[in-house]
Amino acid sequence: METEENYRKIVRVTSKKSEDHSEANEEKLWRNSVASEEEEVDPYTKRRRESVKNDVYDMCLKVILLGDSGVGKTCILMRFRDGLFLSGNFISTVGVDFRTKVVSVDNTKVKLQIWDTAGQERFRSVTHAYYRDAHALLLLYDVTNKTSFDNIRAWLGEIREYAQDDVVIMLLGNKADCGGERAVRREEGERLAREYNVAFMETSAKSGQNVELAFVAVARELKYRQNGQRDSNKFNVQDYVREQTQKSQCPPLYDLINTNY
Ligand SMILES: Nc1nc2c(ncn2[C@@H]2O[C@H](COP(=O)(O)OP(=O)(O)OP(=O)(O)O)[C@@H](O)[C@H]2O)c(=O)[nH]1
Repeated sequence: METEENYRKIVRVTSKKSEDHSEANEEKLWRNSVASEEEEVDPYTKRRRESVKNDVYDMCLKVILLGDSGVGKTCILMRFRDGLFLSGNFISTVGVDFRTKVVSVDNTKVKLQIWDTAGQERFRSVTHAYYRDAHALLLLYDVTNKTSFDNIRAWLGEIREYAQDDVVIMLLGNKADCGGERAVRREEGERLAREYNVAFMETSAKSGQNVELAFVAVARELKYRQNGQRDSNKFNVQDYVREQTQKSQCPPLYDLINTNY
């Protein structure tokens, strides 16, 4: 078991250079070893380092991934958390699962506790229990699956019923990399988001398109809200997302000038 005591033992064994085993020194040795990125480390130490890194934060927010089964919630989380996309066999989530990641928003360390819920109908009563204390909800549909898009209205109904009134909602049209198989146009997603007054963008867990942006945008919105700056119009998540996605779609002027048409 990964207890604090076990961890300290490992620090003692690995820090042969020092005879000083005081808590402060062990902490310093550990921090120094983290700084050395070249160093080879065993998986236990790596996991421990990641968990300590995740423990340094200024605010903690709960984000929930919602949407029909198969839209890509687990893949979006894996892409964001670990930078990975595992294609192949699709294994449906059972109940709920969560991961954490710390992101930096204007010098504030925001710890996101991200809950991946099962999209299957039979788990709905379990997942409803998690809505209540969520700060943000990322609601996904699959751009190649029209039914998953049509079901978004029902999802939004459930959100209104079970989540807090001021929860931040972002609609994500995932699998944007599947151009040829597309069943939902981008404009349809935009229109629906406008109708419900929620932020929107298309994402791809496969290519990584907009995945980081989706999480950072909700973290940013919540940070500004908690700082009481919401009413001063300093930040609006919908405008922010629009600006950022437009930037990424528009090639820099330099590229345009140097392109041979
Ligand atoms: N091409 C492509 N495939 C994706 C993308 N995201 C997910 N997939 C695939 O879609 C399938 C379902 O992905 P999951 O992330 O497991 O779906 P889920 O929404 O978590 O499903 P449940 O756990 O049943 O709710 C998998 O086969 C993935 O490889 C994407 O952005 N692009």
